Amino acid sequence: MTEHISLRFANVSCHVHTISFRHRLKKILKNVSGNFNGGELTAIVGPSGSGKSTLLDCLSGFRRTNVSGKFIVDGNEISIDDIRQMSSYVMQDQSLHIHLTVREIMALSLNLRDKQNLSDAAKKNKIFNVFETLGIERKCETVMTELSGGERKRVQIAIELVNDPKILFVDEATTGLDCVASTRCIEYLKKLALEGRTIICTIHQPSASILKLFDQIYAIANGSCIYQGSSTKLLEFLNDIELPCPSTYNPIDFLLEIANDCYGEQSEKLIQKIENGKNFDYCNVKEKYENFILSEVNYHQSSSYSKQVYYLLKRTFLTTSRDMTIFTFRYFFHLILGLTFGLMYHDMGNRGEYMLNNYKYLVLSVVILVYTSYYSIYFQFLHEFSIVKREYFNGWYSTEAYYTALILFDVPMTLICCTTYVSITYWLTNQPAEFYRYILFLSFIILMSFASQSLGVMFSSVLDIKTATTFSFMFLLPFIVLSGILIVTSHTPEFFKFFFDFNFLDSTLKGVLNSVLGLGRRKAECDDLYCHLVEPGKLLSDFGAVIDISRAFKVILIYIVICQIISYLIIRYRLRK
Ligand SMILES: Nc1ncnc2c1ncn2[C@@H]1O[C@H](COP(=O)(O)OP(=O)(O)OP(=O)(O)O)[C@@H](O)[C@H]1O
Repeated sequence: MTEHISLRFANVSCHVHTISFRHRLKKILKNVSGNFNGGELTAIVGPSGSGKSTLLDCLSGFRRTNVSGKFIVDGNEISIDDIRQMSSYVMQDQSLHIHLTVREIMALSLNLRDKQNLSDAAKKNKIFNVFETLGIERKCETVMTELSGGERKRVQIAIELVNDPKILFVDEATTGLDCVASTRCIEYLKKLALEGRTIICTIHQPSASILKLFDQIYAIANGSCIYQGSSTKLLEFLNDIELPCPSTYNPIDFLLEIANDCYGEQSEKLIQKIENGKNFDYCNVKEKYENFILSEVNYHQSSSYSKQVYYLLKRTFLTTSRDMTIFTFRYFFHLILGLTFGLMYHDMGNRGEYMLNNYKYLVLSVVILVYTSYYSIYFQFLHEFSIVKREYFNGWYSTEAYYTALILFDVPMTLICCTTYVSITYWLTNQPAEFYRYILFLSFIILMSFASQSLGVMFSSVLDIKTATTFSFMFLLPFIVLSGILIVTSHTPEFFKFFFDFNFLDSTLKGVLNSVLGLGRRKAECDDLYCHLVEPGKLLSDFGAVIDISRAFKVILIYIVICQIISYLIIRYRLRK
């Protein structure tokens, strides 16, 4: 590391719109200013709810809506995007892929951002150095679930270090850790700062021994700065405002008690003295880095699109192979369902007396498979979105790469499940032994699965996890209701016909019916005196299901394309926001 980066901010404000009638606009940060020296470790402290995490969110660019202020790096005013590019943010309670080992997570983090095509030896070396700096070299083969809270925090920091960020934001660096683990964690952060990084972390009530490790403290109360400076000068500051700290007290505890109005309303006095962060009298004096050139700073780097897709697919493959429950269940569900339906409608495919049952088998197959595919990545996306949000924010990969990997990974499983179900039932129900009918039936089912899956991703991408989980099954209902499953399409009022015509489920249903029963299929066998539906084609016309097969394919394909584009755009919007 060569150059140090000092981050200065001026008049940063942030507000939110609340649902309260009395206070619709809530100011969280009130024109705060401050400076974080390069190569130093700074603690942001303050009472609970004072705005510490919000300040970190604003400085890192994680929160952008309703945020204003100036950001200056070593004298150059820069945009929040520039800060975002040169920094990494370790968030509070950040989730990680629990089935991966520490080494696998690190390797992935490095590979996704390795633009220089480092050799394997160089990568190994880089990873080992980070492990050693953070004291986790002995844990590299351990899976995430087996790490202690302190070790997990260090891994969270480690995965962001492979990209050599100049500025590192750490939210709640010691929350949930005991005194020893907290001290160790801060010691490691101090080591990283001494290597030349600017490290800013929020911390709750640090002990006097931990406080000594910080080069600077930035205290905040009710959205305003109440102290900024070195920990050693805090006593001097308290004396200057005529609120001397009792000798038996931890000065930071005393400062927070003042902020909490334990000694009357003194906060204003502190804000004025420190000029809401513009007074640097209590800060460490740093030499100036005249040679700092913004354009030469190492910005976030990421590997090529294809490499990103490859490593994301590899990660999903690894995590899935460690916990095969969902995949095994999904496959056996299709297998058992295929066998059950196959036996239930056994040998009815070519019998005139059972043609109505044959029709029901085809309809039921479409309805059941539309649901199994709809859920195939619905929950996976919902659950991993918090991880994706953080990784995207820290520049691990692009939305395009993530979305491609998300969709591609499920393709083989969808093909296997659909083929298993269709093959078993087609054979057991004794449908016509004409290969092209089997292929058409299977193609419709596979295309419908992709359309349904895209619809699932679209709904899950637009909703929060609670709503998406509670109402998930309802979103498909309109497609089922407005299809030929429940009514003969030609009998519906004119107004509804439009919905039927452009419903992928209706197109699939009719496509499947035409593939198996239509296309000039010859008479079925019949042992009864009279079989009304001995001509399968008659059943199609009775149910208003005669359709142009190529049009049905087109409707489903259009659905897939439109849903994929919408889902991609929504995910991109949500990640950028
Ligand atoms: N999106 C939001 N909508 C409404 N209020 C919010 C929102 N985000 C933050 N706040 C409020 O802003 C204040 C500051 O929140 P913030 O999370 O920054 O505090 P904090 O100092 O980090 O607290 P803690 O130490 O308890 O984590 C809190 O009162 C919080 O309720």
